[in-house]
Amino acid sequence: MNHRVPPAVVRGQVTMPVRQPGGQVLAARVVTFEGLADGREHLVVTFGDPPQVPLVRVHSECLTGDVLGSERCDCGPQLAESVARLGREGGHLLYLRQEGRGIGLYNKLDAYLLQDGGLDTFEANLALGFGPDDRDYTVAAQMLRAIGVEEVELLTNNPDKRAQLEAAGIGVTRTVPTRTHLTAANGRYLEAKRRRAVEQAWLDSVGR
Ligand SMILES: Nc1nc2c(ncn2[C@@H]2O[C@H](COP(=O)(O)OP(=O)(O)OP(=O)(O)O)[C@@H](O)[C@H]2O)c(=O)[nH]1
Ligand SMILES: [Zn+2]
Repeated sequence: MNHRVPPAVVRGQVTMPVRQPGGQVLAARVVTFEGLADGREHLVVTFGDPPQVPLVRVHSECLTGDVLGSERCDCGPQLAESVARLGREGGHLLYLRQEGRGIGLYNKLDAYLLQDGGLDTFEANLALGFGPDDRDYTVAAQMLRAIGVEEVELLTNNPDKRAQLEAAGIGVTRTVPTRTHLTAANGRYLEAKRRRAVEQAWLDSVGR
C-alpha cells in the first residue's frame, strides 16, 4: 500500500448496458467512491474483465465536447475512441469531473471567448487568472487503488497524466497514444496542445 495519497474506498457498483460507437451494446460496471480528495463525483467505468495491469483511459469531463458534440476540441471523439478500445480489449475508463482542465464550465466558455480574440487555449486560462492546466490527478490514483489497480497501461498523449499518476505511486508500464481527431474547428487547439507537450518534455529532460 502506498501512503502518498489518502485512501478512498468503493462506495457502490452498478452494471449498465453501454452502446459502443459501432452500435454494439456491452455491459459496463460503473463504480462510485467515498473519500475522494476533492469531494467530487468521479466514476470508474469498467469494460470486460481487465488483467492485473489493465488498459486505463483517464478522461476529463468536457460537457461541450462529450455531450453536445462541439468540434472546438477533440474530447468527444477521444472519449468514443477510448470506449471502443476499452470495450474491445477490456479496461477502465476514469471519467473525471474536471471540466475545462479544472477551471469549470463557465470559465472554459469565457476562455473560448478570449480564444476567439486570438489567445491560444493555455494563454486564455492565464488571462483569466488560472494556471494553463489546473488538473490534479490525485483522485485518479485514489480510484485506481480502491479498485485494486497499482499498475496501468495509460491511453493518452498527455505526459502530465503519466507524471502525476507515477508521482502518486501508480506504475505506468506503457503509454498508448490516442489518435488525432482533427475537425474544422479544433486545429489551433490541437496545435497548442502539441506545442505544450513538446515544451513539457523538454523541461522534464533538463530536470525543471
Ligand atoms: N480551459 C480549457 N479547457 C479546455 C479547452 N478545450 C478543452 N478543454 C478541456 O480539456 C479537457 C480535455 O482533457 P483530456 O481529453 O483528458 O485531455 P488531454 O489533456 O488532451 O490529454 P489526452 O487526451 O489524454 O491526450 C476537458 O476537461 C475539456 O473540458 C479550452 O480551450 N480551455
Ligand atoms: Zn473538450
